[in-house]
Amino acid sequence: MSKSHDPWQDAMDHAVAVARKSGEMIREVVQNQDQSSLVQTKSSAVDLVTETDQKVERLIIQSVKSKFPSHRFIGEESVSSGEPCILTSDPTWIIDPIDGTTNFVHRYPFVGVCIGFAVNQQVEWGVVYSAIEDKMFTARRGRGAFCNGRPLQVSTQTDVHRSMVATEFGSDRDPQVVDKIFSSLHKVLSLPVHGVRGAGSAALNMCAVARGSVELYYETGVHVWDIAAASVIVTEAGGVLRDTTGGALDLMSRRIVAANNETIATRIIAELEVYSSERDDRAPDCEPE
Ligand SMILES: O=P(O)(O)OC[C@@]1(O)O[C@H](CO)[C@@H](O)[C@@H]1O
Ligand SMILES: [Mg+2]
Ligand SMILES: [Mg+2]
Repeated sequence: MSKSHDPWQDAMDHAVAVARKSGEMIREVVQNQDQSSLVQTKSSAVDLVTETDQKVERLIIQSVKSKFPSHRFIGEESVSSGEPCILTSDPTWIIDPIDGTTNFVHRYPFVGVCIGFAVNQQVEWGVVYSAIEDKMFTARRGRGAFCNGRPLQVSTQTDVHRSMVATEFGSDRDPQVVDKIFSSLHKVLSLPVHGVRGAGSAALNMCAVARGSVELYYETGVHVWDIAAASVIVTEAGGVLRDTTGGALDLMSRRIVAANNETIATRIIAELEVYSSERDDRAPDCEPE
């Protein structure tokens, strides 16, 4: 693909610029305001949202609409206020204004502004801006993955016993779900692996796979906006994406494994409990009464 014939390069350049601007807004709040009393909750008592999440999503969508009026959107906070979460074949911006809102509220310094772009249901490019670290992760399908302009490459490790694994505890505190999370964690830790980490942001865990800091990230409960942008960053850095069942990744299925290679992916997947969260693209009108 030659750069001059890339129809989506303008859109990607715009995403980088608006992600940087969003990051400035986020840093300004982190430095000057205490968010702890301003937090609201969504799907559970620990699924947090702030005014900044909503402001950043509005900033991104408004700026894109004025430049690309025919494009569609799936945004975390728009879906939360009732917009549909359906990925058609039209050019679609998939936005998580702050991936790591709990980190943001607690000033734990890993928050990502995530903007992915899909056409014909394939992610064409992804931008994840780690706002506090000032790291801009980008990837264009077929052209490699970068952090602040430097190429990214996954780890070459194939021995699971020398691997580092990332996962999250998520925001579902249903005791049965918590049991499954701990069951998987117990088995993975006991392999043993070198360590288990979690950044508090699905997207930044995936960027950690892309840059070779961890061999694999897995989670059940993620949403399409957490993973769309980072998915192409992982694959362009040489990594692989799977469902926790071992099948192909389905962006709407709420389950993900992102790994440096097939060997590590297959070995860890064998230890994981498979369970389901409600799909992102469920049609509420079709639900039984
Ligand atoms: O709500 P946010 O801050 O955008 O998403 C962050 C997060 O809760 O989403 C994933 C699960 O949905 C987790 O990996 C991650 O910690
Ligand atoms: Mg998120
Ligand atoms: Mg978010």
